[in-house]
Amino acid sequence: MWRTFYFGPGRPKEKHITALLINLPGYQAPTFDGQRKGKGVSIVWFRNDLRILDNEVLFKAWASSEAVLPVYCLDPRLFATTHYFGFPKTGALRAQFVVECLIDLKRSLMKRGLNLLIQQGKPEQILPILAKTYGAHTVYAQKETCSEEVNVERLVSKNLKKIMEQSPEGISNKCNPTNGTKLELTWGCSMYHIDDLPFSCTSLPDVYTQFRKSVESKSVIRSCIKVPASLGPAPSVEDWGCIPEISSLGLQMEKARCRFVSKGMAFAGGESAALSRDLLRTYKVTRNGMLGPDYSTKFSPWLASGSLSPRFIYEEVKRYEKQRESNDSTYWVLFELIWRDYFRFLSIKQENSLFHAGGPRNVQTNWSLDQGLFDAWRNGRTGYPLVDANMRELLTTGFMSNRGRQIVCSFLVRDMGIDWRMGAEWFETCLLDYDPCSNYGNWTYGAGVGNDPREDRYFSIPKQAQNYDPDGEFVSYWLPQLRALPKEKRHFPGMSYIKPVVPLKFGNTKPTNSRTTTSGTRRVAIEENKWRNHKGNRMQ
Ligand SMILES: Cc1cc2nc3c(=O)[nH]c(=O)nc-3n(C[C@H](O)[C@H](O)[C@H](O)COP(=O)(O)OP(=O)(O)OC[C@H]3O[C@@H](n4cnc5c(N)ncnc54)[C@H](O)[C@@H]3O)c2cc1C
Repeated sequence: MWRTFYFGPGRPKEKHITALLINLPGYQAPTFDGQRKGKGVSIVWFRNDLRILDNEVLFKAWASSEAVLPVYCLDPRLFATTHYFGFPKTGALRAQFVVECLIDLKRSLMKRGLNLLIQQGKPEQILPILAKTYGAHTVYAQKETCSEEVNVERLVSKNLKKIMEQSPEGISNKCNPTNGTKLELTWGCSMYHIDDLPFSCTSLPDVYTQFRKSVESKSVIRSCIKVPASLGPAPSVEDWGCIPEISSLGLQMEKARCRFVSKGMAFAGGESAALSRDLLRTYKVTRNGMLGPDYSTKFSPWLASGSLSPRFIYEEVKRYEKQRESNDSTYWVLFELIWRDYFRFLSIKQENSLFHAGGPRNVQTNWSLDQGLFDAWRNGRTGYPLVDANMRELLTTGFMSNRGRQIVCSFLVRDMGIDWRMGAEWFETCLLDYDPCSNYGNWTYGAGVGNDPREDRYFSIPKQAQNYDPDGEFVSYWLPQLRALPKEKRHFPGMSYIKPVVPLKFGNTKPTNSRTTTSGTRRVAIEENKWRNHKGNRMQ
């Protein structure tokens, strides 16, 4: 059943479609009759939903009040250090991306008669004061699922109550005499709504395919909310605050500027930039690529910051299929978004075990914490061009392909034997698209401590090189010193490159059958065998 829900004047077929919507278990169709009925002031606390277009939090705040105060808190905890290994929690590239999201959001809000109040500090300290000052009846925000974020929600809620108790004449006189200001959290980060799942999160299937088949057959994706064109008036605010330069957050501006590279993808933060990609047609064919802007959608940084919503992508995919064609690629985008949903819902089931060394299955492993090896990995100096090129791309752009992520994760964990949490925390620092659920979920899978015990995730470097970069184009793009070498030598350059820091575990490597390979992959196989023998002798 295909559902559409229109807001705004005209609202074609609304009655008919609403009738379909209200039959769905658990789904409350949003109501909008063109008039705003709410009273007083409400606050929108923007978190990872930095967009306007289909922002349900913003819509609810608007509908429930006469004036909306949009707020973003630059929480110092986001610029502190990671939990176990003390890396910067937000690297310069992601900080710059978020700053751009905020600039775009502020501009768009102003176009709709509002503005964005920027505050430096912890939400649990800022929001209660704002609620009191402006007499807000409700603070609206998007619900998060991991402990750090959920803890902030708890503190905000607690302090909103506390400030009311301390000054009963404050907020209560103005708009909400009985309860003070409440925090209302709205689910909004996934494609499938949590209330529409055919199971509770605590009994989520342990195998992705079971989850996918179940939601595809039993759940329906809700249509997007349409936020009205005019959202004003804004409450009168003396100082809306400034969006800072990242240098004032203790981060290096020069680093952030380096991310614009010709063959990598130039990521600009914000909803406006997010809405300009159309890659559905060839997606499935190209998704496993590693070089250039178009081999996959590159939606992830915008999805992680909430500049783009998965439900919006879903509607666009369906629109594209209706207007042009439906093919494997269009389905595959949705298939990947279901992975994203899966990791989001798993984070609820797995709670903090997601971040523990043993992972959700509590697997006991003697991980190494060798700093020298780890530094070689993170700086792209392992001696394996495929690993090094991917890690250099991450350092330069804040992005790495899915294939690259799997390869470097497997190398760190299986070939180097290093604690997977070091890798995950380094990704947390560097990735533009960092999201705790997808990042730690994928790392636990890669490290073999995730929920699916059937997964064996050893990625053999020679095999991956053969299959995904047979002519060494990717490695020589990021490691220019390899360009002078013949194509077949670029993955196994021998003495003309850095000495490998560890031997590979060759267990899973079978040179590809020559009848099924291209000449490029055959060349890599031969070169790899030569290199293997040579390296084997050298390392004994
Ligand atoms: C070790 C490791 C760490 C990762 N960390 C993150 C992370 O912090 N944030 C993040 O968004 N993705 C993460 N991923 C998943 C995946 O690599 C990226 O989402 C993807 O490469 C982003 O590129 P894209 O937008 O072009 O993806 P596409 O291939 O075009 O896919 C479309 C969208 O589907 C979602 N998606 C695709 N694959 C996955 C996946 N395996 N898990 C979850 N969602 C997926 C993403 O939102 C992506 O934007 C990680 C993967 C690995 C192996």
